Amino acid sequence: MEKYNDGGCCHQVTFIDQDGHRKTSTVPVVQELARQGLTQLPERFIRAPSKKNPIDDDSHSSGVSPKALPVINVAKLRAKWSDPEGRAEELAKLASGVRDWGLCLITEHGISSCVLHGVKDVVKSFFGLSFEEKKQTVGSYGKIDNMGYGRNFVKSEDQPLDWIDRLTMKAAPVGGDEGLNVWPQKPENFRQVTERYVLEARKVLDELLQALAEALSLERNVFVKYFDPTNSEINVRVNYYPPCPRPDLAQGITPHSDASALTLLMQFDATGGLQVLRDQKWLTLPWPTDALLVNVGDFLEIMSNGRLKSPWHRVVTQMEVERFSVALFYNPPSWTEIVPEPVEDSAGQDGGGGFRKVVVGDYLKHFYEISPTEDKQAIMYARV
Ligand SMILES: O=C(O)CCC(=O)C(=O)O
Ligand SMILES: [Fe+2]
Repeated sequence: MEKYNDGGCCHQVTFIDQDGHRKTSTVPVVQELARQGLTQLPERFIRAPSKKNPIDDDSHSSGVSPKALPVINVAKLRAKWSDPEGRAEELAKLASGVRDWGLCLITEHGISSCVLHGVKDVVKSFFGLSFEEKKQTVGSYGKIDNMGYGRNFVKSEDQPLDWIDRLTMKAAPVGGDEGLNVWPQKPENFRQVTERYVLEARKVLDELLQALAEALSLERNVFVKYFDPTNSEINVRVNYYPPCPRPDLAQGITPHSDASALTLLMQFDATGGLQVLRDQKWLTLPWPTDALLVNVGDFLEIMSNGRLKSPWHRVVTQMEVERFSVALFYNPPSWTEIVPEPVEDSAGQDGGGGFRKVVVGDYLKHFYEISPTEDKQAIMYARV
């Protein structure tokens, strides 16, 4: 086995083990490993493929024609008076597409390319810093789950690690980070640029929540009513996937659904990492770099009483390619009680039903306690 040297560059992680004990461990910084130009994968990253989760499934990229993935023109959804017919068509596409996939690509959303490029620039500038500079400029916290630079989804000492470095910030509510230094101080404009994006993205997410309700023939505000401008939560997570020596053995992000209502994703520098499980096959999404992607999270599955389903997805690594994504997780305030929209008795399994009311904070606690799981288990908590 090729020796690697982590050069003392480690992330500290804190986790609760299976016996309920609080443990602290260290994990190597993937970016630093990749910089060494390894030809083999360090053992801690080797994932034994299981039947449920084959890593290198040749069938994964076949069978998805870009046309099959719904692409929603948000400007058309806004054209209530100027083009009601075009809008109705777009709503129908949204309903069938998101019912089918749990996600869609969005175009003409109105978030300026200047704002999007700004995010890309500050993210790349942060990851361009040395490890020491990164550590100096932002904290990494066990206190607030998943915040700061470098925390991974680590649950035990012997679990295979994802080939990823992360930076997570609480962008809303204001003060939700409890005053900790979760925003990088370098580059200086990191926070300002990201908050501008969050502000614009939030408008689009609210509009999509309304459009989705309408598309499902529900009252327009049934989803958006759970959000309020002051207390709703937005976490921003930057995912950095450095080039990987053995994409056949490592994973970028282990399979999961998102503990959000909606997730808005942008990616840059490369495409081709995100996969979704459909009919027991992992499919690489035909997601062009300049489009944004929206996916249903577990809370929207519960709100919609299963009419919409959060997709089970993962990220694969690539050999000579580095890829970034920025995920924005949009959630109601943690004390909110979500009451699933009733379905008619005759609706049956596919039409939805079978969910009970849950409090957002309780579900999040459960989700993070049991994740990662082999399949979509966390949401069973919200089942009747
Ligand atoms: O990198 C991606 O495309 C997806 C990231 C993701 O699934 C997540 O951050 O929850
Ligand atoms: Fe995700």
